[in-house]
Amino acid sequence: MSTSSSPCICLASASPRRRELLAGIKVGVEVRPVDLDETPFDGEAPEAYVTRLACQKASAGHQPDGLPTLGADTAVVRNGEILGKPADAEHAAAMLRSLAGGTHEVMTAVAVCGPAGLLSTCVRSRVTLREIDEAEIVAYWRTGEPADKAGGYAIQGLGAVFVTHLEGSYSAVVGLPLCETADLLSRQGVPLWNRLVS
Ligand SMILES: Cc1cn([C@H]2C[C@H](O)[C@@H](COP(=O)(O)OP(=O)(O)OP(=O)(O)O)O2)c(=O)[nH]c1=O
Repeated sequence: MSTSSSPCICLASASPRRRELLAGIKVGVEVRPVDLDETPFDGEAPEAYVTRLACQKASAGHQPDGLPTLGADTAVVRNGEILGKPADAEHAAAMLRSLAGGTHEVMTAVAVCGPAGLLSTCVRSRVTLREIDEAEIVAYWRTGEPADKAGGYAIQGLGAVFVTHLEGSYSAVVGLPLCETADLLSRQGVPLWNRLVS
């Protein structure tokens, strides 16, 4: 599958958000998701965890002599604890309760495997949510939006009504830090501007 007639990278991700973010900066992709065990190692620090997964996704999706391959991973981190995607309604409710009325970090790592080897970076952002009542938690779950989102909310969707403050990269919270991604792609021989204006 590709989002343009001439894909310039391989995207090792099933995330529609990552595909849309890349389309927004005119990067055509060939989608090749990889399935990994995303369980953190015992005592693994959050930044090391998301960076390891992004690198594993990029490496696993990369084919010898193939297009540069991008992998990414996003985690919500509260008081040092990694919150992944909710397993069910109860889990989602517990996550949202723990995030409401406070500030947490969102860490997104991106890795690109290509001619320059495996390059990666991790972007940390801080998000503050207002208080959220129980009726809102139930109603929000019923929309279906939280189910496949780290931390159980989406800043780009209905979840935006809970967000009072963001410090960092909006695109990183959605799933891919675009400024840093463009830099990694350029270092892998996929420059942005001369492709667009030539
Ligand atoms: C916090 C937050 C997360 N998310 C999403 C981004 C990621 O898609 C998802 C975290 O899960 P990931 O495991 O990072 O990604 P994924 O499973 O969707 O896709 P893949 O592993 O194939 O690349 O949560 C939002 O869309 N909005 C938000 O505000």
